[in-house]
Amino acid sequence: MKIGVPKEIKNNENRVGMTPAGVFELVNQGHTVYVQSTAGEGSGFFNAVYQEVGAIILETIEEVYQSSEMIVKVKEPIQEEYALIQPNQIVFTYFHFASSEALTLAMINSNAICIAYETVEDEDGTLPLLTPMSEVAGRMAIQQGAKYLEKPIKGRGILLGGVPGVTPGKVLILGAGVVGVQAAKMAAGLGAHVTIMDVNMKRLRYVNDIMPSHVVTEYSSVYNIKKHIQTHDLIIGGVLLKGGKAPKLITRDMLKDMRPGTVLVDVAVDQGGCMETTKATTHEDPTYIIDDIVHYCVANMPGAVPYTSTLALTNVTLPYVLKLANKGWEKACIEDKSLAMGLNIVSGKIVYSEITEAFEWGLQYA
Ligand SMILES: NC(=O)C1=CN([C@@H]2O[C@H](COP(=O)(O)OP(=O)(O)OC[C@H]3O[C@@H](n4cnc5c(N)ncnc54)[C@H](O)[C@@H]3O)[C@@H](O)[C@H]2O)C=CC1
Ligand SMILES: CC(=O)C(=O)O
Ligand SMILES: [Mg+2]
Repeated sequence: MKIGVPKEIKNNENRVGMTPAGVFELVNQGHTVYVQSTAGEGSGFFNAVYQEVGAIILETIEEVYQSSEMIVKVKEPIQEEYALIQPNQIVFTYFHFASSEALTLAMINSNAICIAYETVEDEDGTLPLLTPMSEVAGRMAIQQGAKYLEKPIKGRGILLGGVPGVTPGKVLILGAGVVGVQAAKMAAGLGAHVTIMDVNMKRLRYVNDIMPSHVVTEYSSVYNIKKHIQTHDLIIGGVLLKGGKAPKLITRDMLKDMRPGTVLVDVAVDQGGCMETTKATTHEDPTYIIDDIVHYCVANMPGAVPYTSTLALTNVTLPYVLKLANKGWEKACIEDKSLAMGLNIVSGKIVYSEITEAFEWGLQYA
């Protein structure tokens, strides 16, 4: 198969869809890999290294899309890329369709085969291609939150770990999945007091078993959320309804109950966000303030640490890329149920029901 790896063009997205190690495997198995010039530079992989393992370097993004039967990338296509996608081309990447009607319609119209990393799902319900980036984002959420709690950038002026004689800061985490647990681990390591909430009791039991005693679990209810937002300095959104729109757990009205300078980090922004006042931001301009509450809502957090994230991502995507290349998407998806769960839009039809539900379109594209 002819496989294309374009350069990411989303703001400050420095990851790349395939490392030289991945190209090496594909070329060894008889495939042709086109890599756009400088696509890997942000992650430390230069053209020459790709060429050494057999990649063909193409100068422009247009050439990559035109030459390839499958595109392997990182982030959802942005508007400039919509017209580049070819009918029947496999596009294997994060899509997060439920958060963008424009992207969804563009991919329906492209007649491509859109396989979304974030909905590939193992039998136990875990998401193997989302997990490593959620690990990165969960850990980063505390780094970023701690920074924006500083007074010069309009935070409350709290040092999360406190100091001897002064109580530490308080972190509230919504969702005890991958993002939530990684965030809890980092916050606990700094010495902050952590409250973590979920509706899944199995997750709360797990957290309770593995975390130190200054991480407390609480069932996620409106009442409990309203109570805790009044006293917590940093609030992390890490909830997910697979493939669908995130539930709005913090409404605009609740901001007035928080103390000025409270920081919200809505990691769930890529699925629309779990806070009513969330709107996606970029690494270039990551925060905004509403009612004295600092909002950080960057939809590609791992893009800022590409040396870590590209390796973590491609470690898990490569086995699936190999299956798609060796068997074609239909056979690969028939034989691998986890991969089949990644099919979101196929030849103009939505095949993942949560997307249809997100837009109230009825069944016109199903
Ligand atoms: N902004 C960014 O750069 C990144 C964003 N993400 C996003 O972070 C979100 C979380 O991802 P993961 O942790 O991997 O998902 P996950 O599936 O591991 O965890 C989500 C948790 O939310 C819980 N949940 C659902 N409804 C809830 C409610 N009403 N109250 C409290 N908890 C509730 C679920 O029970 C589950 O435990 C996803 O939207 C993901 O796409 C992930 C990586 C990077
Ligand atoms: C999962 C996701 O949105 C990201 O890694 O950017
Ligand atoms: Mg700003």
